[in-house]
Amino acid sequence: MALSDPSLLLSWAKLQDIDIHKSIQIKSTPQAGLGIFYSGSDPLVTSEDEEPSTLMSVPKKVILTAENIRTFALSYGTTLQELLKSGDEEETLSQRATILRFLLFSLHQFEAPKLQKIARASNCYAAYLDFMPSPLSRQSDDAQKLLTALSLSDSLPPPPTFWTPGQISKTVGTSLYSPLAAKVRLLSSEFEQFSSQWQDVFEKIDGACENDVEISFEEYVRADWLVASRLMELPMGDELNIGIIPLIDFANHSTPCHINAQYEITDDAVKLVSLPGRVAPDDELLISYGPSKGSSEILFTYGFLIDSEDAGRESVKMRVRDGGVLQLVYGRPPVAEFVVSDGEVTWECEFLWLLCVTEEDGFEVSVAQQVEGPPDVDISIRGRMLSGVRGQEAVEAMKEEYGNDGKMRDVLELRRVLILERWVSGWMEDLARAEIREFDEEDQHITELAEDDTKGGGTEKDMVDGVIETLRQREERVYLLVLQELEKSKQKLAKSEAVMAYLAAQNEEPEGEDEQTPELTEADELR
Ligand SMILES: C[S@@+](CC[C@H](N)C(=O)[O-])C[C@H]1O[C@@H](n2cnc3c(N)ncnc32)[C@H](O)[C@@H]1O
Repeated sequence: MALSDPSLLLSWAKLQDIDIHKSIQIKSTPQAGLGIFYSGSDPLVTSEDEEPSTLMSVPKKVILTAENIRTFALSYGTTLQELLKSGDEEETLSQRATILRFLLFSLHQFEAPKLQKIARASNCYAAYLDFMPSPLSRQSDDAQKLLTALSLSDSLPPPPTFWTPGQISKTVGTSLYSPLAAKVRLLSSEFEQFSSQWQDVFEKIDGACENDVEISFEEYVRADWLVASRLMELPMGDELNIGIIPLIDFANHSTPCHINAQYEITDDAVKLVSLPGRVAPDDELLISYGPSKGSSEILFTYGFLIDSEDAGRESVKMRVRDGGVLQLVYGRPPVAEFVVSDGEVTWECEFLWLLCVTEEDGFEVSVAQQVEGPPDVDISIRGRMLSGVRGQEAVEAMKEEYGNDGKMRDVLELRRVLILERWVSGWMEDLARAEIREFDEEDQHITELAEDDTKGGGTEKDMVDGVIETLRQREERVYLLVLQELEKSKQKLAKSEAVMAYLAAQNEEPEGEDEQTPELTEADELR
């Protein structure tokens, strides 16, 4: 398929009642695929005090939400409606799955004229969907080339869900590995169920060919990436909807100091507005995909590495592997978050409160296994029983009880510092391991997903390796700064009167009685 002129998108938009500022253009960027540009001859709004200008306004009826897609499907006859049913009769398809299936249906290259007609000729989104990018078109396989009209920029590596098992295994130790392996697991199990539903729907169509009744895993992964990288949250009343906003979804990301536009959600439209004083002639309009997202999160969802130096900020979110108290109280292991912003290191690990007290301090967690569903968890704090209290609520109760206890406060803080230091050192070691990385046991099946681990050209492979290496170095640096900060806290806390009194009392106790507070042995050495 020949590459189309992106300005056609604007003509399509006008037909859909999308309002566009007269000086807006959609064109290629050097590094990020297509982007939105302001081509006027004057700065859009010169003064910070002036009202922002509306650059695009997309009516809600045009947004690709699950609700709009279902309404649209009504005019299609039964084919699309069948596809939008969950495999399980009792369940309604999730919003994400509805949008994903609509994209699969619209982007699949059907051969039967009847199917081409319903998926393309009567699809009012077809002209817009022709501009959806794909990391697949750069691959040599002709069948895959057919899947797409536009490829991602040559300077962008394919997004992580397209990486080969060998490449995914190189992320072991980084915060990307666990969500990526989980996502690949989810996609492959969803695909197994969905591909047979697709077959059931299309083999009933007169004249359907083999290519029509088969959908490939690559198509599924591509549609998932399009949804993930273009989806926006749309709070509407009490409900949280999600949707792809045609045209506004061509806005690329930048760091807070370089953004010049943002979304605005009104009752009947989603708008792209300029930030006053920030848009000059020929500027690309740049928004933020989330100012607090770290390299790994942006890479996971959008497939590129942010310029964290320019952002003046880096963060790492690591899920804590703990099958014990944390798992029980949180339902799933919580996430430790570390942020380095303008040289200052902070972290968010409040759940450590649940690990820094023991039975000896009056903290107990008991579990009553239910016949069905999650276990009932009871927490007891110094004899006070808290039934069914979970997550942050449990942490708050601990803080209230022990955080106000002058004798224990510093002791517990030191314990938290020591636990965190042990974890962060462990994560640092995982990152530094240079030998060939092994998949975790539960992810072994990923190796079976791709028959050919050599797919993708040499440059593409180098790009992916380069991205993983940069991520590894960034996370190592964050951990190093965290360890330095923890060391300072340790030194300070070891001088605290409460800690010294506690340790002295422990030393007086007969041997064997302090087995539940091993973390303080190290503090002892500090003195
Ligand atoms: C919402 S779309 C933006 C439109 C996209 N450029 C296109 O051609 O369709 C998000 C995708 O754009 C690309 N992108 C956005 N900002 C980028 C940036 N700062 N650097 C590199 N790629 C970027 C990534 O491929 C990302 O997944």
